Amino acid sequence: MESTLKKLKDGESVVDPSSAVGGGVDDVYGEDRACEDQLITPWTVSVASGYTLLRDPRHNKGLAFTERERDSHYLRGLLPPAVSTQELQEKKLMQNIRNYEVPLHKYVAMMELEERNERLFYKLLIDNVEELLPVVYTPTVGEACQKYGSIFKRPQGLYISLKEKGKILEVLRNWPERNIQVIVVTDGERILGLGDLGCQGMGIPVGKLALYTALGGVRPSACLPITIDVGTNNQKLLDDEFYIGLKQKRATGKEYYDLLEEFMSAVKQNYGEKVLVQFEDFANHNAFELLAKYRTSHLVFNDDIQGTASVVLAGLVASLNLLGGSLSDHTFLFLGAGEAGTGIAELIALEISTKTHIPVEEARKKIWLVDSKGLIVSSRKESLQHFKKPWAHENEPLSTLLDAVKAIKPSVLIGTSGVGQTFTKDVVEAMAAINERPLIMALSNPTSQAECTAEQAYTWTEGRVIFSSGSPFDPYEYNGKLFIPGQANNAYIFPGLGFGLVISGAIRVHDEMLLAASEALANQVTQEHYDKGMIYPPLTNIRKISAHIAANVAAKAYELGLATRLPRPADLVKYAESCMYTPNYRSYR
Ligand SMILES: O=C([O-])CC(=O)C(=O)O
Ligand SMILES: [Mg+2]
Repeated sequence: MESTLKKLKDGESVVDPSSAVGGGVDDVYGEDRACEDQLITPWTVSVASGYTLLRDPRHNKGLAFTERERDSHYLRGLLPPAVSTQELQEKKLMQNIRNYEVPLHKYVAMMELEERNERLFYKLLIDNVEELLPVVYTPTVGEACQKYGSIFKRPQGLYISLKEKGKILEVLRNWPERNIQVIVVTDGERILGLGDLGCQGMGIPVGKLALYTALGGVRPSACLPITIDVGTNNQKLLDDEFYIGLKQKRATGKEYYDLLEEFMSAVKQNYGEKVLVQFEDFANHNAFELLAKYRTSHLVFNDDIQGTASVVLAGLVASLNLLGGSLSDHTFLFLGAGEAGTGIAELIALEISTKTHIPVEEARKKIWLVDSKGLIVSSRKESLQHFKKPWAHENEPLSTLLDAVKAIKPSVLIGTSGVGQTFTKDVVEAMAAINERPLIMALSNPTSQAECTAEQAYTWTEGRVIFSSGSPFDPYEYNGKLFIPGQANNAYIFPGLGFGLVISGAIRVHDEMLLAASEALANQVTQEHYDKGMIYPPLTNIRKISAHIAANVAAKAYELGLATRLPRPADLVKYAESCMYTPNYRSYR
């Protein structure tokens, strides 16, 4: 239990042992046990009725309020006479959404629904996941972030800018929900493969958390999207009169790290040890450092490094059912040596090392990376950023991806560079010449940044490729056969991973939990899927998949002694399922 914190004159907080009156994680707002000089937020709870009830997205049911509810909650006359079911509302809304031709219009319609009727929003998303994921998530969310300034109506989530320096704890206390379980935070510097979108990156934490609820079952009220605004280096945004963020170049160095330190401390102080912080779409130069800095003291993971690694590893493990052999029989080549590239590479090496008992340094030798300067080789070691150094193996320098494919002869080619159309016809044909069944993953998002399209991959390999991409592609028919591309997107992993951490009360994320998540996902691919050439299960069953991932992650947390929810439930899959949020309307007294 933490002792009560006392404010000093200079605004700094220190633990004051003399006022140790309890409080701690269960009384983070300190209303009950605060010492007198501690600041509190005077939240009140009241029963919504009438007009206020209709305007409250968490409780509004629109036409689905029953006659009895309309009487007892002062709704008579405020609604037209028809009484609808949630199913009928869902049918109507899906019709409306399908009528929009422009994806961004569908996105806006979905966001408006979330603001109006939260349960209906989640019901729609859960029941139509394959159709609506590309709307609220990749690729449309990318366009939404680019145009956030003009589609912005009401703020979602919390904005913490340099202006809030020294006051972050107070800002967190302005958020109306107290029991937060998951925070997704970005600083907007590397939004998908679209680059620096500054404060407009908020679409990403909002979208990721919608998936935490719809795909993972975390209650919406326990989710908090946060954007940290330290400026932007995107000149177009700085010149845009409608830009919603700070109009200044990005703060860096000490100023940046001090703000993040204040943020991370305030989060732990306000929500306790068990709040999960997911770092999302930070630029490479900060992502690795923030993860290294906070992984030993906070419950954090970086989705782009670790979530992406876990989903790709699952696909690779599943693909062995189609290709035969083991992971260590393969040679891997990456285009892109940033967060995703090196994160995936490291997890593959860890898995090979775990399975074969060879040292991880040895396992790394099966894995090669190409960055913007060519193949990463030992002669370049001096000038490489630290996260690339482990991948500098002995070979002559090669400047193009095509030369690297011809020299390294990989069986698996993975694109994580954020640059579209870089798996050219020559590259893909070279993969097809080396391998009977080449495995190609074009992971960069959104669709415009994909290294190649599904159609290109299937036609250039004459249908022999096992193909996955980060953003969705439709099934493609080639020579009379239907090919179903997999979506190797971290969306398969983070909702279940996060849920597993939450339900076990985990206090740290360990790499073995990522392996556990991968394993659970790979186990969900059935023979029926393999027969169709798939290495990921369909997203339609994602809640069941998430429950299995959560259970495996939680089991690992208990095994490692990192779980605090005791005693350990006997059947973790059943337990995970029983904890999941469901969006069906509740009846009101
Ligand atoms: O958001 C997505 O679709 C996957 C992801 O983390 C990224 O591309 O940064
Ligand atoms: Mg990301």
